[in-house]
Amino acid sequence: MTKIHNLGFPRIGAKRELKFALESYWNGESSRNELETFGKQLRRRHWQAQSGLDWVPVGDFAFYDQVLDMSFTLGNLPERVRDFHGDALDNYFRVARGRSAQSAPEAAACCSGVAAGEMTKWFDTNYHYIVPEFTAATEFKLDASRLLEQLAEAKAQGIAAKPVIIGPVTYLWLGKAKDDSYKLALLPKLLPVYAELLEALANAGVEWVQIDEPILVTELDAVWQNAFHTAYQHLSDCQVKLLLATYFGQLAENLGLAANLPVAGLHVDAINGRDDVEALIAQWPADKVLSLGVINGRNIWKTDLNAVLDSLEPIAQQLGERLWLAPSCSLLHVPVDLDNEQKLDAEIKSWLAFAKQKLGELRVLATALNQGRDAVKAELDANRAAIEARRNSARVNNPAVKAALADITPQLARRKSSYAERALKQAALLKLPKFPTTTIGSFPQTSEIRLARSQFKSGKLDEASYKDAMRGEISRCVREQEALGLDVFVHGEAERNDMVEYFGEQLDGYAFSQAGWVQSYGSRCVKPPILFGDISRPRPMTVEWIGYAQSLTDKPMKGMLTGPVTILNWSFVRDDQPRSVTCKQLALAIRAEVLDLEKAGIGVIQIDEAALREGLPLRQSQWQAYLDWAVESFRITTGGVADETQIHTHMCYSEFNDIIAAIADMDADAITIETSRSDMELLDAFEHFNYPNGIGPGVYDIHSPNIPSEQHIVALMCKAAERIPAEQLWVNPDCGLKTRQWHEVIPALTQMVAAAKTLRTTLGRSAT
Ligand SMILES: Nc1nc2c(c(=O)[nH]1)N[C@@H](CNc1ccc(C(=O)N[C@@H](CCC(=O)N[C@@H](CCC(=O)N[C@@H](CCC(=O)O)C(=O)O)C(=O)O)C(=O)O)cc1)CN2
Ligand code: MET
Ligand SMILES: [Zn+2]
Repeated sequence: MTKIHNLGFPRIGAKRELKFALESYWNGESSRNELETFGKQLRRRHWQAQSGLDWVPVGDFAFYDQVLDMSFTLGNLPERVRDFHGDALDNYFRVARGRSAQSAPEAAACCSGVAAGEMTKWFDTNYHYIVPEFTAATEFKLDASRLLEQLAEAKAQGIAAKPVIIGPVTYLWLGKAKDDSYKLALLPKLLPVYAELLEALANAGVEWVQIDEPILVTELDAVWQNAFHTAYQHLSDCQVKLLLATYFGQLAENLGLAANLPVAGLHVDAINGRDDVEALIAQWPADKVLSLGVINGRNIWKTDLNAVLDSLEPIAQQLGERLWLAPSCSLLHVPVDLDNEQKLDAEIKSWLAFAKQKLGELRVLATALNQGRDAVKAELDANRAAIEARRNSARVNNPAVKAALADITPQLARRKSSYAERALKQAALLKLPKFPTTTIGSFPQTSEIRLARSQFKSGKLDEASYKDAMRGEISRCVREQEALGLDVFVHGEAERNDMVEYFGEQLDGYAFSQAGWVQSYGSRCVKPPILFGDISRPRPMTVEWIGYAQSLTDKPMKGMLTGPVTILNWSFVRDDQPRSVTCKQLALAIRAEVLDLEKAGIGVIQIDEAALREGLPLRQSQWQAYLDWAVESFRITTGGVADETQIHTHMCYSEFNDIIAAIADMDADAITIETSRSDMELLDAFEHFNYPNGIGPGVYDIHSPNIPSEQHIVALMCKAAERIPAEQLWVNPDCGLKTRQWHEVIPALTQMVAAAKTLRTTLGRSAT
């Protein structure tokens, strides 16, 4: 009998219930008790949605982040929050979100101002986790209470619980040594706590524990490989069975290592690691479970069940009881329930599966394998029909787009002149001061803006009134920038729900959901649009808004677009052609928009590529191929403009050292980056590379409500000027301001503009 299980279920709730519960608790509108009770209800609901599986994950629920949960389980709290006197959950949120001294007057002095834990991307996904912090002196101490309570809840509900934890080697790999010590040296201290945790789970009656070690799909040097031997040898005599789970990629050279560790079972990603499966089966030990992740946990397409069964049937014959099936990874990365979509085009909807539907597919596969395909004939026939309909649909294929793609020449991706020549012409036209100031695009997305949009979408507000409201926001934004004295303006992005979804909604080849929410971090969610077909731009997407904004001011208004690589990486994309092809189709659409903006008199155009780095393959050996087509796609968007048109790009969350050549190759006239939290260290890469074009190193952290001081900004810019010639420097925040409030933005930008003026009188004269 083939068994089925799940690695993790989306916890935010089908209608973002957890988001609203959290925010109401944080705002003081509900009690801790209410929040805890709500968490219980949500877990119950999610376990019920997984009924019929042989094993259901427990411990995948987190109020903020599963990595932060693990840090608490291991007693690894940052030093700065250890003296907290209040409730553990409040301390957990303090690490997650930080707390400014001003915002916590009620707390004793020792419990007030605390910096938030650093957040970073979870592998190649759009999910962000809280980075564990280590020092050489870090000690671990088990707190299994969260897991044991959730296990007891599951048990009381008759759930076949399989606790999920992050494995010790991946846990160390995900963290950061704050004192630059060697974090792997902590392994001997960490392992006894893991052993104790497994013992506690065994005592609670647990049979299987899923222990996640996704770093096995990355390139590991000998010491990290060795850490796996040490760790799993140490844990090999525990009383529970360990299912070592890997996902997001191929084991490749780590296959032998993963297959031979002393654990009771191994889960592999049979979608992204498809090429491992044959080799694994060939050498599979007689006493081990092999779990194949055959349902894609990263996208929203229906699985071709008949094709999967063709390949699984012989494997099931061979492995018998030892074969388990699951989604490729946790379903955290897909929306909860397709049944909630009322407006999705029926044809496209018939091609899709969200989390609940994916588990339904798993049940069909198990029945087909265990009882024969006839037992689920109707389901398999319907699935075949849907797969074929999608494959043959005229809506997927657009010959004109294919022809335009075939016509791409290297010329298309090349500006007419070199940066040096362009810079002279742009300077003559724009007449900007030294250290020009600008912002990254968005201004506060107020609840009035969101409410207006929500009413427009539900038909309560007509289009004309909605547009009026947005124009009102844009003109407010222009007025504020005039008053602040910024140099290059933005329109503020009021009309955009999200920088990617907004473009998806306007491009042909895209569908979008009403409630397809996916957690990005904490209570923040995104609704990735669904790219199902060849991409084209039926009409200009931003020209009216940007043109309106420009009409209100004599200052240059920066046109604001999202780049093709970022649109690709933050959408659910088709799986029937290479990503590079889809990306170039997006590039042609954005190129047309760039040219329309230029024609409308917009002289500065920013094309955001915030997700360029995130799209890097997990294995470095595949980086160059990705960077080649990603950079070319960006250059296609800009290659058609006149020398006088100034192209900006923006990237946040990026480490640049190892991709600086590709960044330079993008050849934007100016790039704005996030640097304030790293104290300008991220500029090292640009300095060593002698990066020739304009750079705006972010001068303050927009994730924090704190207001930066003029002196602090001047000091940061002086640091920047030690690395980069002053005439190349711009002054701007780290990222867009959409998550901030106006009362935070105005004082912060006031300080920034004052700092730029000071810099002009001090550094400005000596610099040239
Ligand atoms: N796609 C994408 N990925 C990204 C980022 C990004 O900006 N976009 N940034 C980074 C992550 N940072 C993020 C920062 C903020 C939010 C964010 O604020 N998300 C919003 C949702 C944004 C959105 O789509 N809003 C819609 C829907 C608004 C809404 O909730 N409306 C209410 C009613 C209005 C109200 O009362 O507020 C409803 O429909 O019920 C809109 O503006 O139209 C949220 O979680 O709250 C998400 C990610 C990395 N990945
Ligand atoms: N232009 C966008 C903004 O300002 C860029 C955001 S990058 C995540 O919000
Ligand atoms: Zn950004």
